[in-house]
Amino acid sequence: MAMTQFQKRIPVSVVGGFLGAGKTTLVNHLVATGQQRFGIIVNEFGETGIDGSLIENVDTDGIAELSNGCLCCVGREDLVSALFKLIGRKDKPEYILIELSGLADPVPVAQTIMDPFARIKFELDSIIGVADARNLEQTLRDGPEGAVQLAYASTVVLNKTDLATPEQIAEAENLIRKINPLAQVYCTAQSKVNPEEVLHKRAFDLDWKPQHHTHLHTPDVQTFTLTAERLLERQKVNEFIDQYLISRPDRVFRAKGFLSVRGFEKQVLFQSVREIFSLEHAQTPPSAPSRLVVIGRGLNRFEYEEAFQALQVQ
Ligand SMILES: Nc1nc2c(ncn2[C@@H]2O[C@H](COP(=O)(O)OP(=O)(O)OP(=O)(O)O)[C@@H](O)[C@H]2O)c(=O)[nH]1
Repeated sequence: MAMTQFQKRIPVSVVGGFLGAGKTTLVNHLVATGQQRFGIIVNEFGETGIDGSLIENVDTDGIAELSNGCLCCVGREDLVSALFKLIGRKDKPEYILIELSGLADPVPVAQTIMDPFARIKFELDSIIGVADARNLEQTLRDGPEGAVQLAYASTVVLNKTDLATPEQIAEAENLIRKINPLAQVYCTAQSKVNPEEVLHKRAFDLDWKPQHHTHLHTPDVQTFTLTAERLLERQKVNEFIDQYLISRPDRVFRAKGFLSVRGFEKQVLFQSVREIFSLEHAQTPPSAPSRLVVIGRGLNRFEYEEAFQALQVQ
């Protein structure tokens, strides 16, 4: 009689952390250095497919996007079917990374991976919490998500140390230790942690249950997508970034999108996290409409829509 072949479960790591902390940067880094075939699930808070297109070096078949709300609220069926779809492909992934939205709670997601159905094929390996050394204190003050994202992490990547003072880094480490005394903490810039520190950790046993977990969300965080069909005027874009995005760090937590600016051969990828922003050349031609996702609090959406429309060439 043939011996029963026990199939190895596919390890899954959940990457959480607040808006703009460096989750996509970490996923790209792990894909570039992790030496295995990854399948990626990206959960974005906004409605346009921006986050998925920021994942590099994984062909689109290996990426599943779950949009429109955070995975912790969207429900388990979508996640389970995305997982099974990923392993149904020809080049079956050897490892799966789930990148959560910046407001998502990792616990319901981790529980879904551990439920009896998903457990047939998958194994929760680790919960990675990415934290922004410069903004952690503010993030923890702003709402409950930031703490929950770190509290259950098996490893915390304390990122953006290049943007923080030594005091801010020490304070951030202190805060993390208070929230989660057991986590391994690694300080990084550009989320460059050694893959061995975060993958194949087997950090959760099969009976893991979070204690007293209540699912909390800051009630008033908003997200909207601004779009414009015609090319944008460069000078006006600069003024818009200044006036509506980076000068309101307490209200605009995160913005990202692709802008078609007159005079540029490719679209411009704009990203901001509070008052820090970057502009890069994207791959897409400037004929595509401009799209910008804004996530924040206490914002007048119509004011933003009007201002964005006014950036277009006349
Ligand atoms: N200076 C600096 N910038 C960084 C670092 N890590 C990431 N960034 C930049 O910060 C911005 C946000 O990084 P992402 O990796 O997209 O962050 P995220 O957590 O995936 O963002 P959301 O999915 O919107 O929550 C991007 O413009 C990155 O290039 C870092 O260590 N230092």
